[in-house]
Amino acid sequence: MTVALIVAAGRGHRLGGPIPKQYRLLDGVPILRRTAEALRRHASMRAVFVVINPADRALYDEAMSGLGLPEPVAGGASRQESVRNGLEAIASVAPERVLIHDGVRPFVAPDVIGAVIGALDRVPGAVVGVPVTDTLKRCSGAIVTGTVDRADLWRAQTPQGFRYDAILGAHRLAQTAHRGRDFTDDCAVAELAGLAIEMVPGSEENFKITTEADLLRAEALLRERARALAG
Ligand SMILES: Nc1ccn([C@@H]2O[C@H](COP(=O)(O)OP(=O)(O)OP(=O)(O)O)[C@@H](O)[C@H]2O)c(=O)n1
Ligand SMILES: C[C@](O)(CO)[C@H](O)COP(=O)(O)O
Repeated sequence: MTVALIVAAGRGHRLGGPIPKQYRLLDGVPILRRTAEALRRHASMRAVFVVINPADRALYDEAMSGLGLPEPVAGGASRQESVRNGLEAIASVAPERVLIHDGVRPFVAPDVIGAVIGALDRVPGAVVGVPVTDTLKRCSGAIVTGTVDRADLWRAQTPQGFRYDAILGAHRLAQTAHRGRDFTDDCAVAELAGLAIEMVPGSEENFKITTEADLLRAEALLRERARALAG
């Protein structure tokens, strides 16, 4: 059994605005609803669980009305803590596989979801990413101090999929043996636990809505898709 765990307990500081970004509307539909629907419509997805900030419960109920999702899980002060809370909360479901996904990546494609699930037949972890195509510079303030070799470098996205028991154990290890360290994605937690992880090619369209520019980009992408459908 494969389930999705969507993390949506953040505050969206880099975007700002009147409400946390996951509840902002994209062409009239909340971003988080779009994300949940993208995962839920995949034939291999048995259930979708969402991790939220309890202070957002009214926003969540309005945004997700009619989807019939399970009770949301209370997130934590970091993405890592929110994921761990979500993993612990679904232990009774005992899924074989879990795809952990950012609530603000609404354009995840079904073929990418399928590729992550398929990879889990081979390895305990799979991360979606895109190769780095720009030259990377390291800076000290505004001064360039070096160039980072971009060979074999990828920009990680989500979903990041795992065999459930393996990633639950990895998060528990990070919480005990590596307490205080903040890992910005679950792949890093899995690496620390020594899990073999496969990189699955993603897409530039599977971007994370982080800033105002991303929100404008998302609106433009929807308009472009609507025009393509209209022919
Ligand atoms: N304590 C947190 C922090 C983040 N997230 C989720 O992790 C995903 C990726 O995080 P990010 O894009 O950084 O979202 P925010 O933390 O809300 O953004 P910011 O850093 O700008 O405040 C988002 O869906 C966010 O809601 C979470 O569930 N719990
Ligand atoms: C998980 C992630 O989206 C992979 O690129 C990224 O690490 C999230 O970082 P954020 O700072 O929590 O947005």
